[in-house]
Amino acid sequence: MPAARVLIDGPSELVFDYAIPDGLNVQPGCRVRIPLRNKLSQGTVLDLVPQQDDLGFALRPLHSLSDPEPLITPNLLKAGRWIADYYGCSIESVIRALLPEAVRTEDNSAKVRKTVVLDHEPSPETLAKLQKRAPKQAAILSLLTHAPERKIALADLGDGASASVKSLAKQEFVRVLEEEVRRDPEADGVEEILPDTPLPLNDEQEASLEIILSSLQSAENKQPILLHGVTGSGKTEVYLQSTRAALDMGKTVLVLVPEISLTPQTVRRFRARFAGMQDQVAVLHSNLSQGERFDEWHRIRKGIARIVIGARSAVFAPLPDLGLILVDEEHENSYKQDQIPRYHGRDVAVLRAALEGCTIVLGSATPSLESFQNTLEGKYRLVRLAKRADGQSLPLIRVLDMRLEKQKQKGGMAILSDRLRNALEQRLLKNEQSILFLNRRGFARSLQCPSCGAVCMCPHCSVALTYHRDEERLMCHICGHQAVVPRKCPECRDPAIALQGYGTQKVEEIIAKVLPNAKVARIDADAMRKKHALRDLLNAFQARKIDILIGTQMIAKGLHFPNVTLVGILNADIGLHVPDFRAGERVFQLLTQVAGRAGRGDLEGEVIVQTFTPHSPSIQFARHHDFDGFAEQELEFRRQFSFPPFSHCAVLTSRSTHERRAEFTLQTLHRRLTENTPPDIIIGDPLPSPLVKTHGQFRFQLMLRSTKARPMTRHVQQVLQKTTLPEDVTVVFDMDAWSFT
Ligand SMILES: Nc1ncnc2c1ncn2[C@@H]1O[C@H](COP(=O)(O)OP(=O)(O)OP(=O)(O)O)[C@@H](O)[C@H]1O
Ligand SMILES: [Zn+2]
Ligand SMILES: [Zn+2]
Repeated sequence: MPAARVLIDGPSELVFDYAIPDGLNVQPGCRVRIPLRNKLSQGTVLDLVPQQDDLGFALRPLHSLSDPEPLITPNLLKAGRWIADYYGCSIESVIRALLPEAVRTEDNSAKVRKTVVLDHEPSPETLAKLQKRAPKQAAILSLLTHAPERKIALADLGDGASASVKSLAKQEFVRVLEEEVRRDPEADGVEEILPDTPLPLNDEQEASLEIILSSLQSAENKQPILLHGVTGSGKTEVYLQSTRAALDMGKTVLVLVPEISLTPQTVRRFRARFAGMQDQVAVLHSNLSQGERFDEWHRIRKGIARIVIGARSAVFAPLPDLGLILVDEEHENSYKQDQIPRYHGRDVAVLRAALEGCTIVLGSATPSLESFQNTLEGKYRLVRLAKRADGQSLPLIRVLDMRLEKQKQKGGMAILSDRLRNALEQRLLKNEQSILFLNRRGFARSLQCPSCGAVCMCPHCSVALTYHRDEERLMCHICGHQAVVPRKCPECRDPAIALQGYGTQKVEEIIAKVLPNAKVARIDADAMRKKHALRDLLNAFQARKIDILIGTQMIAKGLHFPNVTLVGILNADIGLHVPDFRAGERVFQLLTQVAGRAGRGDLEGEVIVQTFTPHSPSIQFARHHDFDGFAEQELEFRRQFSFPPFSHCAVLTSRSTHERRAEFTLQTLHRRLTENTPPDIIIGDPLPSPLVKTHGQFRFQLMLRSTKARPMTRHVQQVLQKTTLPEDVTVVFDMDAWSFT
C-alpha cells in the first residue's frame, strides 16, 4: 500500500507522507484533509510513494478527501513540476497558481438558492378559506400559480416568508428545492451581443486553417504553429473557425489573450460567434469575485464550459479533453508573470500542449524573436497571412525627423510637429478619426541629444546607458560599464543633451490648445481606473463620439476601428533607449501594432511617426512593413552578444529598505555565484537597478546568461540555499526575465 506524499497548505511548504485509509481513492492532485499537530489541515497530494518498512513507526493516516476527484489533472501536475524546476520556484507557489485561492478554500462552496415550487394547485374554495385563515400563505400560492414554471426563489418572496412557506410545505402545496446557481460574472451591465456567422475565408486564411485542421486531426504531428499575420489580416477569423472545428471534434479550447480588459474586441468576437452556446464560454477576468472564480473553475473542470478565454493564468484552466490552445499576441510581455511563480504563459502553454498532445497556435502580427527563431530551427511551423483580410492595403507610414522640428521651434520641447497637426486638422474636416500614441514604456533615464538624436550607449553591449542621479554616472545594466555624464553631446557638441520624457496629460493639453474644436479623450492607466471606463470609452470612439483618442500602450492591441484613418506616434524612439536588449524589438512591435490600427475600413490609412532617430532600424523596418528584414538584423545582433533567443537570460535582484544591506547581499551572492560556476554561464556585475528605489526599497541586480536553462537555475538555487540572507533583504530570481528595470 503506497503512502500519499502531501504538500500542506501554507507558506512553510511542509511535505509529509500519510497512510491511505482503506477504501479511499487517493490520487496525485487530490485535495485532502490531514492531521497535523493537533488539528486538521488541508493539503494537496503530490505523489503516491512506496511506504518504507524500516521507519520504525506507523505513518498517520490521512483524514479524508476534500473533493472526491483529483482537482489537479496529471498533466497539470507535471507542468507544475516543470515550472518549479525551470523557474527555480517552490512547488507550493506553483500549486497556488494551479489552484486559485477560491478553489482551495473549503468555505467557498457552490452557491445554492432555495426555490419554492408549486406542487398541488389549491382549489378556489381552499384558496378562499386560506385567505381568511392565513392571508400571507394564500398570497404566496396565488403568486406561484402565475409564476413561470410555477416556481419562485425564496428570497424573492420577501422577508419573513419562510415560516409561511414551511407551513405550505407541510400541507403539501409546495416543495422547497435547493438549486445550484451560477454566479454569472457578466450579469451586471452586459452589452447585448449579436450573433455572427463565419466569413468565407480568403486563400491565405483557408491555407492556414487547413494546416491547423490537419494538426487537430493528426495524432502525431503536433508541432506548434506560429501564425504570423499582418495587422488586419484576419487572424481572429482563423482562430474562430479552428475553435469551431475543435469543438465539433468533441474537444475543448483554451484561448489566451494578453489582458482581458485590453482586448475587449477579441473577447466580444468569440462571444458573438459562439452566442448560441453562451454558457459554454468561460471568460476568466482578473476581477472575478472569489465565488465567481470558484463557479467558473468548476464549470470548466466538469467540461460544461468548453471554451475558456483568459489571460496568462488561464493557461492552468482544468479543461478536460483539450484539443486546441490559441495564444493571441504571443509576443506580449504581459504573458510573463512578474510575481512568484515567474512563469511565461506562452511558454507554459507550449509545454502544456505537448503534455496534452493538443494543437497550439501562437498568433501575432509581430512575433517574438524567440518564437520566430524556433520556426527557423524547425521546432515550430511558420504559417503566414501576408495581406489584409478584405484587400485593403497596409497604411502608408511617414517618418518625421523631430531634430528639424526642434530647430524650428527654438527651445522648448517639440511634441507636436506641424505636419502632424495639419494631418489632424484634415481628419477633423473630413469627419474621420485619429489616434495619437505616446510611448511610455521607456522612462526618462537615458540621455539623448535633441539636436542630433545621439544617445549615450554602452560600447560593450550596444544598449543605452542609464543615468543614476545619486552617483551622477551613466551605467550599463548588462555588463556594468560606467561613464561620466557628458556636458555636451558627444556627437554634435550641443550642450542641450538631456533626459527625455513627457506624459499623456501634457499632450491632451497641447491638443486642446491647437485644436479647440476636437473632441478628445485620453486612455492611460490613470484615466482607466474606473470599472468599465475603457469599455465605455472604446464604445464611444466606435460610435464616433470622439475625434481624437490619445493613449499609451493600452491602445496598441487588437483594436479595430474602420473610421480611423490617421495614427500619430509622438515619440517613437523613447523605448529604444531603455537598458534592455529587447528595446529595438519592442519599438518595432509597437510601431507596427499601432500603425496597424489605421486604415482598417474602406478609407486608406496614414501613419506619422515622430522621432529623433529616424534612421534607427526598428523605425525603418516598421516603416516598410518588413518583419523579415527586422528579424534578420536583430537576430544577428542577439547572436553576436549572446542574448535571447541564443541564450537564456535571468536577473537576480536583492531589495531592502536598508540600502547597504541590499547591496552587500547581492555582492556576497555574486562572489559565490562566480565560484565553481558551471560552464557556459555568463555572470554580470552587481549594480543598482535602473529604478534603484521603488516602494521605499533599494534594489540591486545582476544578470546571468547561459545557453542551457536548467544548470543556470540550479546553480543559482544552490547558492541561495547555502546563503543566509539578512532578515530584511529579499532576493528574487527571475528566469527568462522580460523586465530589467
Ligand atoms: N475572409 C474575410 N473576408 C472579409 N473580411 C474579413 C475576413 N476575415 C477577416 N475579415 C475582417 O477583417 C478585419 C480584420 O480582421 P482581424 O481583426 O481578425 O485581423 P487581425 O489579424 O486579428 O488583426 P490585428 O493583428 O491587427 O488585431 C475584421 O473586420 C474582420 O471581420
Ligand atoms: Zn548631438
Ligand atoms: Zn555593457
